[in-house]
Amino acid sequence: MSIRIQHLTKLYGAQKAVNDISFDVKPGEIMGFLGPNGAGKSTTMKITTGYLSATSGSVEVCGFDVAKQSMEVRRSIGYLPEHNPLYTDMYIKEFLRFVGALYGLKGEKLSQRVSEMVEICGLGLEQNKKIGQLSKGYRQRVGLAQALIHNPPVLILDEATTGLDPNQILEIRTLIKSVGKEKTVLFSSHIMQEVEAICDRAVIINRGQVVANRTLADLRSEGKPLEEVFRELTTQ
Ligand SMILES: Nc1ncnc2c1ncn2[C@@H]1O[C@H](COP(=O)(O)OP(=O)(O)OP(=O)(O)O)[C@@H](O)[C@H]1O
Repeated sequence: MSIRIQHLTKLYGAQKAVNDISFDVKPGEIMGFLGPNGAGKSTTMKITTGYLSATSGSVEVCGFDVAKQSMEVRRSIGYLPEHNPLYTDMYIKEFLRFVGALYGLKGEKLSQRVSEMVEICGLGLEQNKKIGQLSKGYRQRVGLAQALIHNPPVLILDEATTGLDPNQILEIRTLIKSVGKEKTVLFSSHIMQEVEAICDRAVIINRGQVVANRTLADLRSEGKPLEEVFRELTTQ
């Protein structure tokens, strides 16, 4: 399995943000991760990337235990957090070189990888700008480029298209779909059409618990729109 989450629980003080969640993401799968505000998606993703520790339960990424093999897990994962933190004073390539170097890339290999990321993420036209001068859509592209720079097999994307205009949403979706052909992707979103357009399967969580884990075809099997299925599962 690319991602295996078993009986994961996270408490913030007395609040149970994640409550005994279990699911797998298979190699090559693009998995939608859905749930209302506050359902526990970001918390689950942060634990999967090693940014937060679990209260109990376990997470494995490419067979590595997040709690015990965090370096291996970090090498296996590219992560675009919900609030994409970027160094706004850096030029795009300068930033990508910086992130690549953190992953141990250097010399010709680093330069080559940075050029590839500029190409793959469609940053060519803007490449001479500082990150602070970029539109939100282009900042997301930089976020994706930094997540991909070390060529990880697994991508974790937390609301990657939030706040973008419809054109930018479509462009970022196309980009995710194209890089997702070679990677395992866990992709959180509030936009049902987006999940339908990109994902093979979806896990839906509500108040920290899994309420569905099915293929998109299965979720729509009764002929209802996905929004309706989502509402039924998350308003109980
Ligand atoms: N650092 C924290 N300290 C205390 N409570 C937190 C913290 N981070 C998240 N929470 C709480 O945990 C619950 C789950 O939050 P989380 O951000 O994981 O949800 P989410 O599904 O990603 O929501 P959204 O869709 O709004 O981003 C929420 O009630 C939130 O307020």
